Amino acid sequence: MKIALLGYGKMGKAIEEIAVNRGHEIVLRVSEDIEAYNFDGLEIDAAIDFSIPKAAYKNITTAFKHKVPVVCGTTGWLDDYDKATELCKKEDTAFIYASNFSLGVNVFFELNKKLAHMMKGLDDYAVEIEEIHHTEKLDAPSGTAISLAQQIIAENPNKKGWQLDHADKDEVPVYAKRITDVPGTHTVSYKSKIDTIEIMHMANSRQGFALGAVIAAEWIKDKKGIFTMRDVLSSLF
Ligand SMILES: NC(=O)C1=CN([C@@H]2O[C@H](COP(=O)(O)OP(=O)(O)OC[C@H]3O[C@@H](n4cnc5c(N)ncnc54)[C@H](O)[C@@H]3O)[C@@H](O)[C@H]2O)C=CC1
Ligand SMILES: O=C(O)C1=N[C@H](C(=O)O)C[C@H](O)C1
Repeated sequence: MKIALLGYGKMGKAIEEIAVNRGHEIVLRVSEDIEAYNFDGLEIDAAIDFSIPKAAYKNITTAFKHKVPVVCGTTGWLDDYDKATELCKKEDTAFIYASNFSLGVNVFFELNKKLAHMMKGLDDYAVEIEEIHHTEKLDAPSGTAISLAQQIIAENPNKKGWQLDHADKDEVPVYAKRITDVPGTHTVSYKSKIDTIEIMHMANSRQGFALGAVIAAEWIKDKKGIFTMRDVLSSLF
């Protein structure tokens, strides 16, 4: 496959290594200093965007206008998600956004939904989410923590939304910590006076995120439509 990397930082480089090891070719690398890139004259099977929140929408829509399917892992740009999916449909191409591409986190998401379903009537337990990431991260809370909160809210009619750092009784509090070099740790806790129930996912490196993104690109290559990582991993769930 011929892949364009939109964003060539920590994740772009991790993705390149895995993609090349799986026999793919990187035909374009876009970073901060190459804002005026275009796809003209390039044959591209899929674009993979791991850039920054303010660049993601432009990167994604540039690819769509060239009928190139996009895998997007950039977080913190989702106010423009609906506009992006509309353009994807109009251009008759394909899109996957995932707050987290790692297989482990996608298993963790399923556990989170199941646990939220079991806990929804147990009012003595207070739910909270904690995420820990490296100090260069631009957004807080993480996209993964937002996905976890949305999954809990979808299961529990007593929860109407989430808040960073504090929350009313009908909200899920999300705490974001920044510690040097942490690739990404997420914990969902249910605390009562009697005990605490906790599930946690800790990434040991960026390899899982990068491998998932390359697998998603291989999967989406000849498809049309809007997909999620659950579609890619449908044989598991
Ligand atoms: N969904 C997932 O599984 C994961 C998502 N992420 C997300 O991916 C994004 C990137 O993460 P990292 O690689 O760690 O960040 P990074 O800071 O190491 O890399 C960001 C890249 O974006 C480039 N960039 C900056 N302005 C740009 C512009 N205008 N156009 C194109 N590129 C531009 C930078 O030059 C750099 O190459 C973040 O939003 C992060 O939250 C990170 C890991 C996993
Ligand atoms: O910025 C990161 O590094 C990560 N971002 C994603 C997020 O915001 O959830 C995924 C992962 O935890 C690493």
